[in-house]
Amino acid sequence: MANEEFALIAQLQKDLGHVGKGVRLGIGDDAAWLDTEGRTLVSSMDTLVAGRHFFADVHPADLGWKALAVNLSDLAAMGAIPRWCLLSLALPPLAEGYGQWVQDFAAGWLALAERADVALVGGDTVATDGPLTLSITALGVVEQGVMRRDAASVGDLIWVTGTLGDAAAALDRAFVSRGLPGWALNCSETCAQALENRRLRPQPRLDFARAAVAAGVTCALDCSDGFLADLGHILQASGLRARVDLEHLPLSSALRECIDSDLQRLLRWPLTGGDDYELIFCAPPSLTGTLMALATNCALPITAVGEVLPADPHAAEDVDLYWQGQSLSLPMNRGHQHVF
Ligand SMILES: Nc1ncnc2c1ncn2[C@@H]1O[C@H](COP(=O)(O)OP(=O)(O)OP(=O)(O)O)[C@@H](O)[C@H]1O
Ligand SMILES: Cc1ncc(C[n+]2csc(CCOP(=O)(O)O)c2C)c(N)n1
Ligand SMILES: [Mg+2]
Repeated sequence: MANEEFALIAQLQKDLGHVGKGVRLGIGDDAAWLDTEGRTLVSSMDTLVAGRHFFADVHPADLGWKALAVNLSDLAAMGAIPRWCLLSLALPPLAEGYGQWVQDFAAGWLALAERADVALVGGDTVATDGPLTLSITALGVVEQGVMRRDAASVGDLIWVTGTLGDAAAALDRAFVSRGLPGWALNCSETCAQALENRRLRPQPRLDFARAAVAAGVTCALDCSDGFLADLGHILQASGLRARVDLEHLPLSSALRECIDSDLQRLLRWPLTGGDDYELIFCAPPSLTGTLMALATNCALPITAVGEVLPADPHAAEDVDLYWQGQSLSLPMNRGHQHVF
């Protein structure tokens, strides 16, 4: 049954528009009216397109979670506290209409929104002849400063939260299972499911980020395109280089089983695969004890994977990569990049 725009918006308001902090006017007027209570505002936007960021047959609950998670991850990377979101939906025709779809999408979204205390305060809903496309604006506040890409310093350690590469390995498995080109996984069904869960339900590292910025960390971003590509953004913005030890990249036990010490798989999944939504941050060694204690408090492992080096006009690459004591040349593909 086809839905009409205003019926769909009314359903979105009912299923998703719960009360939030500082919302003077939420869904229903020409714009939202929000109270930042004297704090400064941090804003970010990310778009997800069917066929590019997710498979068109994704369960809407998984899509609801992931669409919100990748946006909250950008706020986490700044050290901001999420408050509000705006959601733009461009929906292709669907024979059975979007009633059940919105209900399921809302369930996945709310599972994370309630945990993160973030309210949907507006958006836009349109029909499209193209693929299903979602665009989310995430708004948050900061108490003191933010973590920036251009704030790395020579001698900083390079840290990563959680583990890298699970989602990328799961994506390869999903491609192969759909008869598309990809690398097959060599692991048990239990491991494959653990990896798939990382692909579908990334966890924005909000609590650790907030603690880290309060502890004086000034340089971070979130890892969405791939560790090497995203570290490159920090190095370029900061005008510096780095040394990275491939064997220090943190791997889940499931991914370790799939990689089985194979260099090509290490390069493909944890180093360049992307879709991780972990934080990469740089901090002076003097903060190591504090950071380890914060990580323990958040029950989130953090791992030092390298060190920031001075700029070198003679160096061909921005990263010196080592594996088992050997210097490695960087892979051609450093991570995900849209091509137009
Ligand atoms: N169309 C655009 N108009 C204005 N600013 C843009 C546009 N596209 C990107 N930017 C800005 O460029 C910067 C880098 O964007 P980018 O999308 O690469 O980062 P990101 O959102 O952290 O990464 P990812 O999209 O992989 O999660 C951000 O400040 C972003 O706001
Ligand atoms: C169906 C399907 N194909 C490919 C990928 C991989 N992928 C797409 S975008 C992206 C980086 C972040 O995107 P952006 O820079 O747009 O935020 C990655 C790793 C996927 N998740 N699903
Ligand atoms: Mg972006």
